Amino acid sequence: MNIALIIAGGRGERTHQDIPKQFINVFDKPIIIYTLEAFQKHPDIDAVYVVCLDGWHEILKAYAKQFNITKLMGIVSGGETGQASIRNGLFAIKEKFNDDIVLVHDAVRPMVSAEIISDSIAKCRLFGSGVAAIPCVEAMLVTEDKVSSSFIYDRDRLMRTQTPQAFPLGKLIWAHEEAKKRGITNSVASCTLMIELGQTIYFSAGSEKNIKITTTEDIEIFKALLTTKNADWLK
Ligand SMILES: C[C@](O)(CO)[C@H](O)COP(=O)(O)O
Repeated sequence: MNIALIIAGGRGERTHQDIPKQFINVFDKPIIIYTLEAFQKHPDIDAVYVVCLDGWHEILKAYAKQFNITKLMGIVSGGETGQASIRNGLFAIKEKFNDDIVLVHDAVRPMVSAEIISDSIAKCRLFGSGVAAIPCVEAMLVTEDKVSSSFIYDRDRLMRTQTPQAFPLGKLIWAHEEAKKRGITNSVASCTLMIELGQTIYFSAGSEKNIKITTTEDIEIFKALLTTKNADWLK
């Protein structure tokens, strides 16, 4: 079984809107629903769990019903950090599932494609993890103050990670138990937590189109990408 764990616990302060960014409507549909639809439509995804901001659970349930997200099996409360939110989701999944693959995915990456989901699962089955990632095409500079730099980082040694990030459920549970023992509380992603715990992770296909909506500018990019995608479908 392959289970999608969608992380929608953030408040999204960088979009400067009253509504959390995952619930902002784009062309009359909340961003999180675009994301859920990608996993709903994928034939290899068996169940979907969402870690959701408190106060938004009933709204999410209503949207899921309206947009026919029938694979949604659970809505779980978020934690103080992204890491704690993922942990909450994993422990809810563990109550029902066992030896399965979990794809941890940001609710605000609505352009995730079927190919990206498939490759994340395939790499996880082959290598024990499938972390969507793309190469770095810009010059990369290290800075201490975001104003100046005098240090170049070799971009050929960097990959930009995205989501989904797929791991066996048992391995993720182990990582979060181990993190608790070692006092690691705020690793920025599942892949960084694994690396902090001394594990090697494996990349799967990502895409420049698999954007993370962080700012209002990203919403404009998302709209443009959706318009192109819909135009392609009409051909
Ligand atoms: C998981 C992630 O999308 C990988 O690039 C990223 O780390 C999420 O960051 P956020 O600050 O929790 O949105």
